[in-house]
Amino acid sequence: MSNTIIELQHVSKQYGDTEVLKDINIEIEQGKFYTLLGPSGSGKTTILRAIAGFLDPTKGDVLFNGQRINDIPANERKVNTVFQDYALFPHLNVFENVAYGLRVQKIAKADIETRVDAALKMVRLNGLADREISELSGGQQQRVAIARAIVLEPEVLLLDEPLSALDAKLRKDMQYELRELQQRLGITFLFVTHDQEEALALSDEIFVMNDGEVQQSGTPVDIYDEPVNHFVADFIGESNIVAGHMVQDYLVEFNGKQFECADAGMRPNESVEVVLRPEDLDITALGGGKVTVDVDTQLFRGDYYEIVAYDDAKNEWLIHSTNPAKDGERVDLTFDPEDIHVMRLNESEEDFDARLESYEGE
Ligand SMILES: Nc1ncnc2c1ncn2[C@@H]1O[C@H](COP(=O)(O)OP(=O)(O)OP(=O)(O)O)[C@@H](O)[C@H]1O
Repeated sequence: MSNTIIELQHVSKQYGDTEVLKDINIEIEQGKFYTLLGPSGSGKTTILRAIAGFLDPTKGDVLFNGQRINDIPANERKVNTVFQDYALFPHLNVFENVAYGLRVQKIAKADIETRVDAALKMVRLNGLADREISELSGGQQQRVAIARAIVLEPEVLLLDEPLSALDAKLRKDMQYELRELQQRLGITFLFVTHDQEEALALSDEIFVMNDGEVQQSGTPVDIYDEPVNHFVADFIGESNIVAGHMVQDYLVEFNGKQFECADAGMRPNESVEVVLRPEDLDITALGGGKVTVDVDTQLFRGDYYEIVAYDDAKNEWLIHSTNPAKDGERVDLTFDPEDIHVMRLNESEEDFDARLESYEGE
């Protein structure tokens, strides 16, 4: 049986001449933590709004438990949104903010009390029910906003950059809390962020967005290890992206040399891009490695040295090395065949998945 709770089928949204969502097809399963990740203006909030019922797609369907909900008003959808600015009522105390939605639904007074208490306990705010909103810290306000949404027992919680107003330390604490809360509640979270580290840390599945399109969807590990294109490789984590061509299956040429790799299914001689993550590179004495570079700068980062170096073609290389180097020193880079990730130019996610399937497990 399918666990799909929300599905977007060929959803587009146009404002005037601008298409801000282009043929979005996503499936969201029950009980998982999903993230829409992408730069500002990529369409993340527009997707949330289409699911919440705050805007009509120009084309396409939004499905909830298999039923088309395009025409169902926002207040009848089984989703709730936690907004970036929390949108709390400043004149109501914590309890009344959380109780608000239940009062609108005309729930019995005794039930309201039980449910608000339970929601406040869930976000660890029991004891602060009588506080005014202005007397709360940013993190506490954030928790009130979450309590106000979960008290309505939505099947899906939409969270639009809910941590962006918090300082770095509190943001990290709240990341742990959010992840833990999602697991405890077992409801589906769809979280929006432009912070790739946050997305990698929190999510079961990520949709990487750019320019109104989903570039890639998958687990954080899939997206990090097997980026489908230049945008994803560049946006998620740090990457060295080098132009090259495929000699044959499992053999790629870049930097004037041929290297064994774990990729296949391209045309012989096809132009490709090669991704090497900084943490997969190390330095060794000249003659002992695979690519020769001149060290430009080096920073000690505690558990590794961050080195910037240039090869003879003046390509920049970022290396997280366990060994220190000297400025201006000429060294070799070492890496393993499985650390080379080869990308076709302009390959769709569908074609990429099909190609991977055709040779993986051979
Ligand atoms: N009501 C509107 N009228 C016209 N254009 C809009 C409207 N709402 C959004 N847009 C445009 O749609 C695009 C996508 O916006 P959206 O808010 O979904 O992006 P986002 O990825 O959530 O960005 P951010 O991280 O900055 O919130 C942007 O270019 C935005 O300017």
